[in-house]
Amino acid sequence: MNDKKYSVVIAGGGSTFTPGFVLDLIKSQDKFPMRELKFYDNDAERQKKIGEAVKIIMKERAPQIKFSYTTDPREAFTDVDFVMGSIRVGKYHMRSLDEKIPLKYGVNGQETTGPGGMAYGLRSIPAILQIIDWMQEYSPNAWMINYSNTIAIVAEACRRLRPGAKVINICDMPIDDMDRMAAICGLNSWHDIDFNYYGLNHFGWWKEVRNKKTGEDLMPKLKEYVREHGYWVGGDYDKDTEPSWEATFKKVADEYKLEPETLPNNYMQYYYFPQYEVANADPNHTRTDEILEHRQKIVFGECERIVEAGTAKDNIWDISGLHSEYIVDIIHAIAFNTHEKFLANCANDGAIANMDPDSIVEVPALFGADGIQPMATGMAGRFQRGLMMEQQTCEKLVVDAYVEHSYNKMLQAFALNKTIPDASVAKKILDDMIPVNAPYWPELK
Ligand SMILES: NC(=O)c1ccc[n+]([C@@H]2O[C@H](COP(=O)([O-])OP(=O)(O)OC[C@H]3O[C@@H](n4cnc5c(N)ncnc54)[C@H](O)[C@@H]3O)[C@@H](O)[C@H]2O)c1
Ligand SMILES: O=P(O)(O)OC[C@H]1O[C@H](O[C@H]2[C@H](O)[C@@H](O)[C@@H](O)O[C@@H]2CO)[C@H](O)[C@@H](O)[C@@H]1O
Ligand SMILES: [Mn+2]
Repeated sequence: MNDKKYSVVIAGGGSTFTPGFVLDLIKSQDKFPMRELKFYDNDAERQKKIGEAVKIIMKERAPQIKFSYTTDPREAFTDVDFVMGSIRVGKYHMRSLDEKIPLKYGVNGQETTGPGGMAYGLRSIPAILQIIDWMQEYSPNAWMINYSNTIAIVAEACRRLRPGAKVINICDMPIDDMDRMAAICGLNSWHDIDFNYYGLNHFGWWKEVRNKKTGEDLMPKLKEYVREHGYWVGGDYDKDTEPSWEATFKKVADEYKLEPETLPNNYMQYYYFPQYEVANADPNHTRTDEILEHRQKIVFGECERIVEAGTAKDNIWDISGLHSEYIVDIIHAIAFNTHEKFLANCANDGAIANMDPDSIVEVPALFGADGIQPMATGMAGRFQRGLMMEQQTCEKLVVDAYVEHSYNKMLQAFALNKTIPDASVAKKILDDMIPVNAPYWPELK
């Protein structure tokens, strides 16, 4: 066992997930010992609010780890082993527009799916590429674990524009769904499950779910439950789950009935039932508004309380979330070359036998010091392959639009998408999105 101590920088230090992630890093010092933690953000004021609270947390709980936060890339990315990508380009202001502009035209607005997800993906490309370039310049041996969305589009841009860069694009949704599957089957957590899963990001299916210890096939039990309740578990398990998430997990029951050979990622709701989404949306109060009223308020309120009190005793993050535990597991696997199995968004290269090699897919992979080794998942079903071919073509067209500064390629990405019924509607949405995205998108001609 090496006695190395690691240096981590969180790009997007002002993220609402940062404090929870920091608490999990502190709790994991036995398995992932650290010497330094840094934050980087391009919004000094937002980052300072979290940075000042984390300063107190680190002093009280991990004084052995050097902590700082900065807006200077050289300072941030020098002498680091891991870069955690947690940025939201355009912040919640732009997410709100991603959600509200499509609804003006009777199309669902959502963070990472449909026109909102493609707009967000196009914003994220230059920012993530810049962070990769800084990492390669200042810490050439570092790994970037990126979870800044829209992952599918960011991953395609990484594949095409930074081939060979040490970046792994991840998502915690399948883990959350599998944690629920474990609860449904009376198991402790997703760690007790073995699985075969394939798809794109926020667009996938389970072919197999087994009890990791006994090998028992859990699919029959899960299908019987999911048919009625989706992934909603209720009771203590769901006591803190927000209403919009409750509706999402319950909706999986309808998604499952459409294709009952597999179990769906909950995000399929946006592609199977776009009319349901629009009918149940409030164009004046979307998911972003819920977050500003809830998660953002709680996180920044708690940071303020800690700074005023001068201590982080009994803070809200002591019950950490799945989101950060998963990421700590992943950086531990890479640092200690454990070759544990997680999920990655990567070039297909045969992982899904009947998808193109250069498709970006989300599949199980072994994570180690050499990065990821995607696992073979077999053939996609006819239904799933049809859906994936359309969706991944949209994602590739967005990267084409970025590379070529092409209005038409972006319009084609919108017009092809399952969530947009008509090319004339696609054009209206795109034309409304262009001016508000001017600070982030390339000029599309
Ligand atoms: N991959 C997943 O499954 C998963 C899960 C949860 C969240 N996320 C993603 O994680 C990110 C953070 O989520 P959040 O809700 O905490 O975000 P947030 O809006 O609370 O914070 C994002 C931070 O990024 C900063 N930022 C924006 N552009 C930047 C740039 N170019 N350089 C440096 N910093 C920049 C902002 O100033 C802000 O402080 C989002 O992209 C979100 O979609 C992904
Ligand atoms: O609407 P949000 O910002 O609350 O969530 C959007 C994100 O949803 C997924 O991440 C969930 C995660 O699956 C769950 O376990 C928990 O950690 O909360 C996360 C954020 O709510 C999805 O995977 C992300 O890509 C989305 O950004
Ligand atoms: Mn995700």
